[in-house]
Amino acid sequence: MAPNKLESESTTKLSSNNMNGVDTTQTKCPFTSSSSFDDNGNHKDECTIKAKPFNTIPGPWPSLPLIGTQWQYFSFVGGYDVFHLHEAYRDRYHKYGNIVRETFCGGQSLIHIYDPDDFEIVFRSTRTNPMRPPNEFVSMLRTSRSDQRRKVAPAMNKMRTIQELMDGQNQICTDFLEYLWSIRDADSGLIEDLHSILSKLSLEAIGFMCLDSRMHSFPYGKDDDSSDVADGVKLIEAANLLFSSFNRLFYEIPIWKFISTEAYRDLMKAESTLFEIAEKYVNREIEQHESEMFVSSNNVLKTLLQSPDLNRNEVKVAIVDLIAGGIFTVTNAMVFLMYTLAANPDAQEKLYQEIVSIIGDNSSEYLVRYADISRMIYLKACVTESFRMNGPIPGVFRITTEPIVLSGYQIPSNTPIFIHSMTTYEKPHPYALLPFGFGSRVCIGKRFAENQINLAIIRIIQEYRLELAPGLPKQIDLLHSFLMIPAYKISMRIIRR
Ligand code: HEM
Repeated sequence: MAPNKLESESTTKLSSNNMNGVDTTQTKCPFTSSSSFDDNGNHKDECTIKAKPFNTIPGPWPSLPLIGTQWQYFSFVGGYDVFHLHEAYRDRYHKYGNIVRETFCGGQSLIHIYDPDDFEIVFRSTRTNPMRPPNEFVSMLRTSRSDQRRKVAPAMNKMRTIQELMDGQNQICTDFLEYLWSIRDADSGLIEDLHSILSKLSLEAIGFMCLDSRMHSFPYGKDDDSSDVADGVKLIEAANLLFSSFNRLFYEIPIWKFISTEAYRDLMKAESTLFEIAEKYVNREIEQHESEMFVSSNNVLKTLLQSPDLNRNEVKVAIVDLIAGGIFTVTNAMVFLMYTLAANPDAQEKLYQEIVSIIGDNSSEYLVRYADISRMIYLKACVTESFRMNGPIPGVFRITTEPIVLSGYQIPSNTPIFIHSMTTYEKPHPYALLPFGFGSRVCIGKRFAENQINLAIIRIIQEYRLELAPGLPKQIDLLHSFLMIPAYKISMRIIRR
């Protein structure tokens, strides 16, 4: 496990790196003394020619007909199952080194890379047309992802949107703090199943940003409509089912193409629930705001509805994708951060002191502003360090768009590459830690997610001291469920300050 560096100075320095303003110093070719890129940033051929052949890249063996090297994910033969892929990836790195080749069904190679110098080469060489391998099961349900991104990203990138939403997001946090207090065990102060509780906060925050609606996933105020409360719960369950079905469909042998497997049925069920609920809220918003829609655009839904590029159905699909993509990434990042702070009381106290020095100790008196967050240097260090120790996404995919050389091996065009930015985070490098990906395919929820995590953690730490439940280890154990999730239910004690 990675050592905890919450107190280290180097972390603070690392966290001040702007990951999108990465140093663009050109990488050296290992075989010639010159840069491996020409003036246009393209990889030079002379370097490619001197590299070792693609088929000599080390990796698991043998590659069997039909199933390639996927036998390694049958736990009874290969020792790993689909929920422990992160262990398989880490073990392969230790066994084979910085570059590993595995073969999927039909002989398709997948290259895993672990060296940040190689990450840089892949990101630079694909920067004009960054593609990720399509998930065939998702492609069936959606139009082109990059096309959808082009239409949706502008609505998400308006920083004004996030600043304008701060009052509402502060109110959600206030309600959540009360909810948290109300569900704790009065004697022990313990709250059970932190993940499930935080997913409600994430859903409320994303629902408010996307739909301008509260999703009622936890009770607040007097007038809670029970059918809406049920919607919030159903949305979370459906998003959970979606990711667990992704994990199975992506890594298991694709018999779903021929017969309807359980994972495939789960995917369909999750999609239809998500779509049905999103449709209800989108329709409600359309009816309520039809008259003012074209004068104000302070939430994502209104901005999308004003886009001439998107029809109503595409707006609903975009909203489903944002909600499903956002709930658990933010939830897991929050769980990992709260866990690490609870396990490191000195760091938690230092963070509390920073919060008090900037916004005081009374959360009911003062609403946190975006400008306050940007002054909290230690908070940024804690969030970055938590991403380094436990990233919510196991890595980033790209498909090569031209021949390149990685770790001394030739890589042809059109090769899927899995960039393990979360496995080799120990090496300080501007490309080593990219929890939100990189370049023009970077996460479109990044700004919202960072703001939400910062705001929620400020409000929670300002109000409560966190302690891990007795018996929990200092380092959290994780499972791979397309995203990285906690391996067990986490209980935590909250103590009002
Ligand atoms: C801590 C929270 C989050 C993390 C760590 C995260 C991480 C990522 C990563 C690594 C990617 C792939 C980027 C690449 O290939 O370079 C991605 C893509 C994406 N994320 Fe996030 N994400 C988070 C939160 C969110 C939220 C809150 C939303 C929506 C509200 C969201 C929506 C998306 C979408 C739609 C894409 C696909 C973009 C495309 O296809 O171009 N994410 N995210």
